[in-house]
Amino acid sequence: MTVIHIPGSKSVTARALFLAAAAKGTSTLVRPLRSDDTEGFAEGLARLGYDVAKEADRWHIEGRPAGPAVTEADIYCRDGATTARFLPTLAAAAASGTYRFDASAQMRRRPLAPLTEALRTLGVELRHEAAEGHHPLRVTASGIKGGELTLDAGESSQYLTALLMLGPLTAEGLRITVTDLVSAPYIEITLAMMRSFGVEVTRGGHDDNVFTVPPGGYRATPYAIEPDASTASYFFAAAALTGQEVTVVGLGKDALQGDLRFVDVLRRMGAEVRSTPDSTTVRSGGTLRGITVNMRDISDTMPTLAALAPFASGPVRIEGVGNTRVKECDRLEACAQNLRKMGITVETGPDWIQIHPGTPRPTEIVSHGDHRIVMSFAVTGLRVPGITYDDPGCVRKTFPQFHEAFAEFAELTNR
Ligand SMILES: O=C(O)C1=C[C@@H](OP(=O)(O)O)[C@@H](O)[C@H](O)C1
Ligand SMILES: C=C(OP(=O)(O)O)C(=O)O
Repeated sequence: MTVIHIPGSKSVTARALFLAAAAKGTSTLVRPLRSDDTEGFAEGLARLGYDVAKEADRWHIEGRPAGPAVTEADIYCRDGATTARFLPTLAAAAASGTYRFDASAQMRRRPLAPLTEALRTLGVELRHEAAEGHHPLRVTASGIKGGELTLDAGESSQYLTALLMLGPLTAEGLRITVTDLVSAPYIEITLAMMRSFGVEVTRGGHDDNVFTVPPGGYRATPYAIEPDASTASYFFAAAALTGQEVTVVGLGKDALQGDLRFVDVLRRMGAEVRSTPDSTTVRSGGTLRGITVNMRDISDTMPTLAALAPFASGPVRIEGVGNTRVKECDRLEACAQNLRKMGITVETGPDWIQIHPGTPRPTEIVSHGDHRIVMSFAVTGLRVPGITYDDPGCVRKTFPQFHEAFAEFAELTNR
């Protein structure tokens, strides 16, 4: 049995940074993720004049309920969509100021329009400097009164998370009616974390799709960041593929992240899964069944399953994952391209991929600068020696030490 310690959750760290920055008092984040996305978020906060003091496994953030300490700033959001969507929203709540946001070429391609349209509806002066609905943008803030919004979050739940977290920073609060929602479990993370920082959102409507966010701001709190469940998927998949037993500590029945449900997919394929409140164990004899599975709620783990799929005894069909086409790359096509390069038969549709059993041959993975493409095919690499990557370093987005950690893990499980 191998016990694995996974670095902190990107999603939880990003939210904790936002909430701590907006709260009254000083918050300490325990074991935040240290990666390009979260360092970029913290750097953006510092540029807005927030005080972020970093120790090895603790970040202390002095909250500023009145908003940024500066009235002008230029912020580079790197590749991180949480940074690129959450930080302009935080800045928009300032009493006054003009803030310019830009991002990498990859992030500039990713959409933002439903969020920026919602901010405009709330009275924020927001200009897209190049393409409408994309970075770079200029936000001129003058305080937000609040009120009613209708939001389509069918492309990204991050639009809704940003607006929910904005709610308590408005004068009168927000009432958001959501017409469509992808990646729904991320909203549960947002609501639970807002609660930890002192804000209770009420949810109603025929489909639980109306969110009422009270005004009044956040309260600082010490906050322990749980390990990243999307990152854990590579280790769980590795156990399922190689017939090992792997336990991830710090992620169990009490975890906030929906991506932990990836183990249910492995269970359906034949792996054995055990959970305690604080750990999850996957064990497998190494044989896996084909399945049809809808991954709309947990699509960051779609590439993990795609990389595992050729080894199943029947086809693996993954549905409900159209929004993976607007992530770091078009993940449906990137998975199909790399699997085909390995000699595997793959079909794709607008929001699905079907992968047939086969014997992958080694190839150079075309990563498209996407951390998850590299980390996923590292799982395939456990059974296919000779796989290489055109851009192995892109794992820095969420797990800079991935290659060392995965190699060490592979060595341990080989003993
Ligand atoms: O809110 C978050 O922290 C995230 C939400 C998801 O995005 P979408 O809602 O765009 O699918 C997920 O893919 C991303 O990695 C992190
Ligand atoms: C989609 C991802 O990231 P983000 O949207 O936060 O950039 C991811 O980490 O897989």
